[in-house]
Amino acid sequence: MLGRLNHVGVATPSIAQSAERYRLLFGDAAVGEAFDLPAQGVRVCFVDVPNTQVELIEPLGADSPIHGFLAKNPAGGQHHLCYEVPDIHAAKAWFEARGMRVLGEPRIGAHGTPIFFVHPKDMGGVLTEIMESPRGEH
Ligand SMILES: CC[C@@H](C(=O)O)C(=O)SCCNC(=O)CCNC(=O)[C@H](O)C(C)(C)COP(=O)(O)OP(=O)(O)OC[C@H]1O[C@@H](n2cnc3c(N)ncnc32)[C@H](O)[C@@H]1OP(=O)(O)O
Ligand SMILES: [Co+2]
Repeated sequence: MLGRLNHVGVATPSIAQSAERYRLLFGDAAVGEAFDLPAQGVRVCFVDVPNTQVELIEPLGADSPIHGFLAKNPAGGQHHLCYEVPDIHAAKAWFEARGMRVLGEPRIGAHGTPIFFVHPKDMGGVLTEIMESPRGEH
């Protein structure tokens, strides 16, 4: 059912500082432009690597879903893994049928396709994002 690893989410208190770190550490890092996603409560910046992406996320205000994570981890850190699936509604039904807590209804994510999250306590401590493939495949 699971397809490719689409991205690794990394929470940070400052995308500007994290982006600069990636540029300094990896001289040829393809660091994109940051943009706001108010519907998700985060500011986002993608770093492209050959087989996946690092998704830097910074909270947009105290209501952000990553506010609590950064309160516990003020310097930031690895926040979630995102896998692609061919059909978001079939994937949601799959997890729910197995007793996993799906966090809300599918909504449009940073790649323009529907996403949902599965609670980390049901996934061995890993917050898991499920994303409908932008290529209509997995
Ligand atoms: C850029 C847009 C989009 C994309 O297209 O890619 C994104 O990626 S948006 C990313 C941000 N959005 C989300 O994370 C939405 C889903 N998240 C949530 O609903 C909540 O963050 C949460 C997972 C339910 C956690 O809620 P919160 O209130 O912050 O924390 P708690 O303290 O209640 O946490 C309970 C429990 O879970 C542990 N936890 C929390 N976050 C994580 C995490 N990222 N990874 C692993 N574990 C996590 C937390 O430590 C608590 O455990 P205990 O202390 O043992 O109770
Ligand atoms: Co993500």
